[in-house]
Amino acid sequence: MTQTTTLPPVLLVGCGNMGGAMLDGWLKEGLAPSFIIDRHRESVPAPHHLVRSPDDVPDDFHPAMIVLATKPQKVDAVMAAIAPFALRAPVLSVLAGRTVAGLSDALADQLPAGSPVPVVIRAMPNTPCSIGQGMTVCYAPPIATPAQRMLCTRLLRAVGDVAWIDHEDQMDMVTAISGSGPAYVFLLAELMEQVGVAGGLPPELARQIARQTVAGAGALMVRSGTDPALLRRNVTSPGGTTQKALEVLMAPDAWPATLATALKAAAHRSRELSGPQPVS
Ligand SMILES: NC(=O)C1=CN([C@@H]2O[C@H](COP(=O)(O)OP(=O)(O)OC[C@H]3O[C@@H](n4cnc5c(N)ncnc54)[C@H](OP(=O)(O)O)[C@@H]3O)[C@@H](O)[C@H]2O)C=CC1
Ligand SMILES: O=C(O)[C@@H]1CCC=N1
Repeated sequence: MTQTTTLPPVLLVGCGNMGGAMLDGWLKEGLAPSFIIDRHRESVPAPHHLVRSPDDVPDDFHPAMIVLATKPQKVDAVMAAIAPFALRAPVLSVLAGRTVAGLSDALADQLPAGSPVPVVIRAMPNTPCSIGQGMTVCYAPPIATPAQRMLCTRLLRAVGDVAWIDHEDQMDMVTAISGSGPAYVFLLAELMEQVGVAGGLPPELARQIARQTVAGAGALMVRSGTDPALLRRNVTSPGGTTQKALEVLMAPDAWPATLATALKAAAHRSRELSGPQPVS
């Protein structure tokens, strides 16, 4: 069966958790023949090409977009090989922390003097992109053209919702909320399951009710379009069970404080990652 091609070719640099999630979504939408660089991924479906190193990408490949999806600490090692491609196509970086100026300068350092300045656009996606339910926030510097911004939107809209910010420094809090956020939700499911088992429920039942509750609540919020505060109140019978739990969770020093501290720690780490880091 041939699939209609709706998305332009990309050079995907790093195909782990996040690069792989985006690739999964793009493959479902019909990605034009692309090159994927990753030393662990076992295969990609034809007509796409998997190579182990940036040095293995043929010189005559002309991607519409170069997507950087290595760990922030490992991107500097690929700059020399990627830089020539950055003269042909904009670079879309999903790296936490690394700034547009820092990445653009690192690419420019690898190019002959007098070369045009590589265009780098930043995006913060999340792993639900793999099922078309992602949330990606983008930032483009003034040198990016409307066509380049539209191309980013087109690629990322294929795997979920897309929003743009005008101030790059907002990307740190975005990262703390939507980039890392799926992990907090999965943790909630994990903890509810653990507490259920500790409270005497059969493990299979604890697992089922924790997971379906998280999934069902998220789907209800999206499909109803109702404010989450109202959905919460709809569950909370006065004097009932939910109220007792929420009195614990919503105490000022409980979830409100803990979440604020956690998100600030994530945003702080995003700022720390903005410069070259030792590999860890
Ligand atoms: N995971 C997430 O939910 C999100 C991640 N991000 C960002 O996405 C980026 C990737 O994160 P994630 O997908 O979790 O990381 P992973 O480590 O899972 O994926 C990166 C992949 O790229 C490979 N790679 C790196 N350098 C090279 C190279 N020179 N040649 C071949 N393969 C290479 C890595 O191999 P190896 O491990 O051997 O280096 C690895 O397989 C990060 O910058 C992160 O900040 C953004 C939003 C959400
Ligand atoms: O944990 C991280 O650093 C990356 C960025 C957002 C989600 N994962």
